[in-house]
Amino acid sequence: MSAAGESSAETLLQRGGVQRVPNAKIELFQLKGFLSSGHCRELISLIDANRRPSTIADDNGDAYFRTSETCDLEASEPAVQELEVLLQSLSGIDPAHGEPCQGQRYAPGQEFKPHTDYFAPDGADYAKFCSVAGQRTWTFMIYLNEVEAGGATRFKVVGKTFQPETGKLLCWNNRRPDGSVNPNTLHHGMKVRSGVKYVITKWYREREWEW
Ligand SMILES: O=C(O)CCC(=O)C(=O)O
Ligand SMILES: [Fe+2]
Repeated sequence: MSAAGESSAETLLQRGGVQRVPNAKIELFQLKGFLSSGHCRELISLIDANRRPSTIADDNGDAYFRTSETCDLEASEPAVQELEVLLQSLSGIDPAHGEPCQGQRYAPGQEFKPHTDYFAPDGADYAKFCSVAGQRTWTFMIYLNEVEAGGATRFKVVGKTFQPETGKLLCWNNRRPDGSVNPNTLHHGMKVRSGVKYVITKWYREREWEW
């Protein structure tokens, strides 16, 4: 058994269809068809109904760093509850360690420039974001639709680019085996060129999240 905020390669690979990127620098996986297209459509309507400009944790002075919109998904929505159950059964992570699910929406020209999901341990806002629930452990991300052009997610350090595909899940460990943060997880939500891109992001913490 792993610790409550933890998944592992062993747990994830128990699920048929899970593929690991063959690179020792990162624990990064994909699973096609994780969500049905109907479930994706329901989540897209929730995102469309309640979106706001996206923000970033440590302001880096670039107003165009993350130009998408974000939706904080209500945990009481049936489509969100169903998603939580599916995530737990795949990852083995106790949902109490999860931040609330978010939706992200990118219109043409919008992107999230190269970044890591963990909080920089030497960043100005580290204590503010991590003092209660601790560092981010795992990221789970699901594409909700196909994008006409652009909108791929690029992991530059490990030379891997993923195309949006309805219901496809990516997940990765934000830390190395020794527990330190892993800069090889650097990733770029690339500009949408045509169409609209919708994704779900789910981040887990070392300790329980205070809802
Ligand atoms: O939209 C993407 O492809 C990446 C999203 C992302 O990295 C994030 O929301 O942290
Ligand atoms: Fe990210």
